[in-house]
Amino acid sequence: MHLQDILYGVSIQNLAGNTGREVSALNFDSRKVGKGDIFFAVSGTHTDGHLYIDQVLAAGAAVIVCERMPADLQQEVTYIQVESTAEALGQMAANYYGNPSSALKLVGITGTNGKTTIATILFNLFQALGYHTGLISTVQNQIDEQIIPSTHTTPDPLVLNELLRKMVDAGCSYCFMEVSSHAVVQHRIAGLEFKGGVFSNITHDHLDFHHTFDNYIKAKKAFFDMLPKNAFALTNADDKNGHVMLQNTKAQKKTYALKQIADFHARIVENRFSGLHLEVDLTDVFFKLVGSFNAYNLLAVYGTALLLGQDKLEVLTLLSNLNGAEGRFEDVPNQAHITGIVDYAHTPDAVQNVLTTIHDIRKGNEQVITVIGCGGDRDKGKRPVMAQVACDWSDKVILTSDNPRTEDPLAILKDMEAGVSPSNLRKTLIIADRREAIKTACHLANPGDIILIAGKGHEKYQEVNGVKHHFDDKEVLREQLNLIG
Ligand SMILES: CC(=O)N[C@H]1[C@@H](OP(=O)(O)OP(=O)(O)OC[C@H]2O[C@@H](n3ccc(=O)[nH]c3=O)[C@H](O)[C@@H]2O)O[C@H](CO)[C@@H](O)[C@@H]1O[C@H](C)C(=O)N[C@@H](C)C(=O)N[C@H](CCC(=O)O)C(=O)O
Ligand SMILES: Nc1ncnc2c1ncn2[C@@H]1O[C@H](COP(=O)(O)OP(=O)(O)OP(=O)(O)O)[C@@H](O)[C@H]1O
Ligand SMILES: N[C@H](CCC[C@H](N)C(=O)O)C(=O)O
Ligand SMILES: [Mg+2]
Repeated sequence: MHLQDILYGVSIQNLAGNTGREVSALNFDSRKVGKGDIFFAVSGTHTDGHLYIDQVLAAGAAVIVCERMPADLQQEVTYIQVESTAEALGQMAANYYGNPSSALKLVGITGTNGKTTIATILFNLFQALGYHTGLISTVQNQIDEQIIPSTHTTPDPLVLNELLRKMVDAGCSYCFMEVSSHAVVQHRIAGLEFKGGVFSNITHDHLDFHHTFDNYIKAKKAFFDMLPKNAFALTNADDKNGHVMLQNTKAQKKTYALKQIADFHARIVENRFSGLHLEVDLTDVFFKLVGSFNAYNLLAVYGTALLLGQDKLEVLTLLSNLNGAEGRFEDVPNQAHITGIVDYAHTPDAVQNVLTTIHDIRKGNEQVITVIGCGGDRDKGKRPVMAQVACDWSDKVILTSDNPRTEDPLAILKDMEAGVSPSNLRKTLIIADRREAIKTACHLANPGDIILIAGKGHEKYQEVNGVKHHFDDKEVLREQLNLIG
């Protein structure tokens, strides 16, 4: 492909060399660069791509996109200086793949919790409405029935645009994708054309990366700031920061809410283990999803579908039959007459929502036993709070490991334990081995009790020191419950 064509729309600060040349591929990892490639020198959290320029030139790179020009320039190489390499990478990746986002109705969903749930239900809904549809999410990426494993919530610009290209080629007219705050800050979505943006909520998470809650809010808001005039920006008006998201957007502003007047409104009539009974814009509907937090997710889906021109009654009829995403408030059937729930709650707010939901809908005074851990190499500030919330809303709590990554599991557990008040220590056990923790929870439970396994949801692995070992909460819980049943 011609370099000129890939450069379309990129603001260049300084240029050396020929821009009329052919290039083979785009690359931001020196270890993968081949002959004739463009190399993007991206400054990251661990290292800086600029340090590898000599290495990629030796490997045959033809074009260097950088933020600082190297001291000695090679004659046969083209150097392009830009203000942000990461942003240029997004724009050039979109050009390279023929701007697939503009051939789709692409809707991005952002927020601390609920992105996967909203994106997955939208995907299932639009498939049920008869459209070829794409999904980009934490659990998996999908092009109609084809499942493509996902490594990130929002992939890097090359993977992302390649996926969108495949969706267009497969005849998709819609794509629903999660937009993480990391992706906004790292410009993974630069160069994409969105038809809509949806905000779920913002609570404590990722402060290891954003440092302050204010920065975290700004990262989410930056997504709405980039939406064009012909797009819609749909926000949760009940969230304290819901309106902030729309402050500077050029897009058409829309709201959804349970507690106040909004463009899309619902009222919870009943919240049961079997599902939610809602009154949505004055129409009564039963849904399979459980918990008031899911009323927000359903309302976000409903609003999005209507803003995309779908018929209200058809949408509500189809929605009432759909399930949520894998590993989100998922019931694990068993022979022990114990209610086993696996949920991806990995923030204080999510843990509180799931446990208060269980609390509200349990029949009598069954015990609630929670097994919970926190991920390593991630926000340490949320650890004591997650433990505290788990204790406040459970009869027994077992603190255990999540994905320790490169951290010592016992050090993570110490951070969690610091949040347990002296009066709650009596009901708390610490068992670092997750399988043993789940087994113990099953032994502590009596028929009728409720066990919640929080934090890993759909994940099929436990990551320890860079190695992913097979681990599936649902599988272990089912196996242990059936052993005692
Ligand atoms: C913290 C973070 O977001 N890191 C992402 C980032 O990597 P990084 O900044 O650490 O990169 P780095 O190692 O410092 O390297 C800088 C640059 O030098 C290059 N390099 C590096 C070494 C070398 O020998 N040669 C070379 O060229 C790298 O390719 C990179 O371009 O850019 C990489 C390429 O896009 C991502 O894979 C990587 O995701 C890591 C694996 C990750 O775990 N990210 C998580 C935190 C994440 O992104 N999560 C979000 C949100 C989840 C949620 O919603 O809760 C997600 O969207 O998944
Ligand atoms: N609207 C919501 N408000 C608050 N909590 C929610 C909401 N929806 C889901 N949750 C809780 O958050 C957990 C994660 O939900 P989900 O996977 O949909 O969020 P996400 O934003 O995609 O998360 P991630 O950032 O990891 O991709 C759920 O398992 C549930 O406990
Ligand atoms: N997308 C989330 C996943 C957290 C899942 C939890 N199991 C953990 O490992 O901390 C994150 O990157 O923070
Ligand atoms: Mg997600």
